[in-house]
Amino acid sequence: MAEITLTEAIFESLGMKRASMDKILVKLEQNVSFNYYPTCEKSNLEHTVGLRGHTDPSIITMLLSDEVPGLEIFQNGEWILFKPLPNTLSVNVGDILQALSNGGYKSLLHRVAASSDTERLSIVSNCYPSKDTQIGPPKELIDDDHPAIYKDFNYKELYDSMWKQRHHDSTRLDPFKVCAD
Ligand SMILES: O=C(O)CCC(=O)C(=O)O
Ligand SMILES: [Fe+2]
Repeated sequence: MAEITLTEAIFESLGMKRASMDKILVKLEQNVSFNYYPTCEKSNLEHTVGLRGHTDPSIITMLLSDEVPGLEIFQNGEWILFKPLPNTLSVNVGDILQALSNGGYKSLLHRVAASSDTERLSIVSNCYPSKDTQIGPPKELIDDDHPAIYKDFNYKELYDSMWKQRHHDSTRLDPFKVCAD
């Protein structure tokens, strides 16, 4: 699957050792969801989102949408509308890549706006490790100048903790930090 090739290239670019990469790559899992966003009443638009702000609990997420705009990404303190390109896959960084890269990559906070006049479809593929795979930053990425930001934890712990949090936003990895902010 394309996710393995891409994930491997990202891991290599981080300087991960083959053994650390293989621990994750041999047990990669994938889920695919099909999202349908119906039109919403104009009067509700200020308060209605198609999908509320969240980061994905994945290594990477691949997204294919129709050409109807709706996806918004949070950048420099504001929500920015993402312009879909025809026949193009977008790749988003998820929480697990943020942890594995010791904060080198930041997971993308995003949401989907509701539209009053056009329905929208998207297909989303999440790539994530098996439940028992350790996903703290590997030793080779840690030194005195780059101390570990995240503890060793596994995907099951992240997944369980995610459902206990009220806001599915950039705080999702906080319980797994070595030092609380
Ligand atoms: O529909 C989209 O553009 C994004 C969907 C999404 O963020 C998700 O399913 O996690
Ligand atoms: Fe998402």
